[in-house]
Amino acid sequence: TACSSKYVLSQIHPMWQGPLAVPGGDRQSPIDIIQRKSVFDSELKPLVPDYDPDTCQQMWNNGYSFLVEYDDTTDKSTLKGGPLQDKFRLCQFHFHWGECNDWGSEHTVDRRLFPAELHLVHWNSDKYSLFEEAVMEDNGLAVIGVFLKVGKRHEGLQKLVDALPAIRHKESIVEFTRFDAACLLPSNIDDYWAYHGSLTTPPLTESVSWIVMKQPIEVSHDQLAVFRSLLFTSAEEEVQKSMVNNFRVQQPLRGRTVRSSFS
Ligand SMILES: NS(=O)(=O)c1ccc(NC(=O)CN2C(=O)C=CC2=O)cc1
Ligand SMILES: [Zn+2]
Repeated sequence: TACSSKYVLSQIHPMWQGPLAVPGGDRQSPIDIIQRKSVFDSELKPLVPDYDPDTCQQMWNNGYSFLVEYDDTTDKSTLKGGPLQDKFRLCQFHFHWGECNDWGSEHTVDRRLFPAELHLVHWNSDKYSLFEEAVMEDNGLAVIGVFLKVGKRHEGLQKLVDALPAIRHKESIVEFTRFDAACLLPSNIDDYWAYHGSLTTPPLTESVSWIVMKQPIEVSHDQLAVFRSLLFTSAEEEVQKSMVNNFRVQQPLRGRTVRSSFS
């Protein structure tokens, strides 16, 4: 397969041929994080995620990825600290992955690709009252990115993996409750990179404070294989397409500085 011959990434067609760059966009995501060019910032505080598993509601296949959605009508599952000035509410998390373990992440570190990347999506509830409002503002969203690498089985992830067959097709949804999103964070959440960027799928709005964790989490080969059993297509479509390579091509840094919380 393409994977075994270390294919040049440009041969891989990301999930959608949407706008590769947003006209006039000078803070697009994802990017390559060049460690030696990141700037240590001693003002960056520890991150304070405070997630209530009871706010977990459902899991669904939106035709790009699968999302685990949280009740974000109150400040029950929040994120503060780190580079953030305000309190942010968790609304959903999802993943991006490849057709094999050689690639799949959206961000890279010194060009190193990971087989997958988790995004925990939050919106600024101090300043806005709905995600849809916050998504249009430059301090509206905060997304925590966590790299996945192949290793030992992730016990917390297994509950989510077991529910995936129920949402194989686009638009399918299943009840998914009492899941503690914090179990997907690495043991060390004090070491991260922070930069201003955008959503990596439409509407690509430049409203995201990105917080990319240095320490990856480990998941098993078999757990990742179940991600690849999902489909981009709905049950009615005659040609079924595997949900793989659902990552965006990397975007120019345009003079942005990536800060690091560690020296
Ligand atoms: N990949 S990413 O940059 O973390 C990324 C993160 C988020 C979204 N979009 C949304 O969250 C869309 N959305 C709404 O507008 C309301 C609920 C919802 O899921 C797109 C991309
Ligand atoms: Zn994402």
